[in-house]
Amino acid sequence: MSAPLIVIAAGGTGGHMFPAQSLAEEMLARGWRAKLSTDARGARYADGFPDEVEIEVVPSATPARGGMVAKAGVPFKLTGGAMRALAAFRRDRPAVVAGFGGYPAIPAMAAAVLMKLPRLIHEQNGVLGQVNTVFAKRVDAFACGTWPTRLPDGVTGVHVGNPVRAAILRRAGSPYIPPGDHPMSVLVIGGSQGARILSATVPEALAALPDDIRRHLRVAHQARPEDAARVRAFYDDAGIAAEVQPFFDDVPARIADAQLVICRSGASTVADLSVIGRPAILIPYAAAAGDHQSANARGLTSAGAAISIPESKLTVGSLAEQAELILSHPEGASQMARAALSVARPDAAARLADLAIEVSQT
Ligand SMILES: CC(=O)N[C@H]1[C@@H](OP(=O)(O)OP(=O)(O)OC[C@H]2O[C@@H](n3ccc(=O)[nH]c3=O)[C@H](O)[C@@H]2O)O[C@H](CO)[C@@H](O)[C@@H]1O
Repeated sequence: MSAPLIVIAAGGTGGHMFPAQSLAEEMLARGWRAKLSTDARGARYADGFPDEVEIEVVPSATPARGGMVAKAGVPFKLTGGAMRALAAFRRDRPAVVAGFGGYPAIPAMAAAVLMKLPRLIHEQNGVLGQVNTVFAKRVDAFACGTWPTRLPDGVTGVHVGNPVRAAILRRAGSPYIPPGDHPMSVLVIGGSQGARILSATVPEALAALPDDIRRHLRVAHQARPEDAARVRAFYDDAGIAAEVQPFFDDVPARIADAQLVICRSGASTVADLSVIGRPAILIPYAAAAGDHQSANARGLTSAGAAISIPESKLTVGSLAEQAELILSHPEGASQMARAALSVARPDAAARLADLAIEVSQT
């Protein structure tokens, strides 16, 4: 008899795909087979998945994208996707289906509901996304990455945490070197896509720091491709040692090396910071659905692990002030690093896998 199969339905950005990848890795380690159900856009993010994970590309569509004609086609595409997923499920007979949100998760989740297959959802953020809201009452279990999460009436969530990549786990709780009279690494990341607002404010804020901090800075700054040259030129002119790239593949090592991280508060970014344990200044993405990045940030800020600056209050001055506070107070910075660890869930993938297996047996 072949090993049981989990189908993981996810798509969109790295924010949905990294936790999905982490669950796939955990299920494979437990002797299961794993399949990723996503659309063509999600498949582009699937490179990091282990080779053993089969990728099923189903048609999907996001209403937020495209013009009127493209939007009118959304229900047809999703129905077509669900038909494909149904055919695949009849053939593969998955033991459980796990949805991670995003429109590309719809076809597989709809097919799982129609076929009454055991199923669960993992919501990464402190506020539910649209797709997870639709399926929240139609699943056997609802796992939350962020706690607390605002849930619809009648839905009980289980706090498992956000699964992080193996490269993050390898650095879990690695010793923090507090800021001081030595080279100090500041990591600037804007989530999987980069963030223009960080490129517009962080370089100037770091340049405004007192000279005894500034001359020790070693900056790694993720900038969107169109901003990279300007950001690089600014750091050069300001005499600050900086590496500027559209995406850092080695972010786990860079978080571990950092004295301070300045970033968005996407769910996986927050989980990465807490598992490794580093102080952060968070700038939640104000346009995120339901302001979920502010909800994500609260886990770290209420523990005293991070300072959060809303976009509406973000200025070069406010950012420089907070960065100076952290970089000139080694004891306070170490305390923030410890506080981050106190809210970490390094066992999130294991808890989620336990839940998936439990659901498969119902
Ligand atoms: C703009 C937007 O809608 N963002 C959403 C998206 O974020 P986004 O896709 O940015 O996701 P996250 O912040 O959750 O994850 C980004 C991941 O990329 C990694 N990283 C980042 C930069 C880099 O150079 N290299 C690198 O490896 C981070 O360490 C992190 O692990 O999905 C998340 C999960 O649903 C949501 O919480 C975010 O609100």
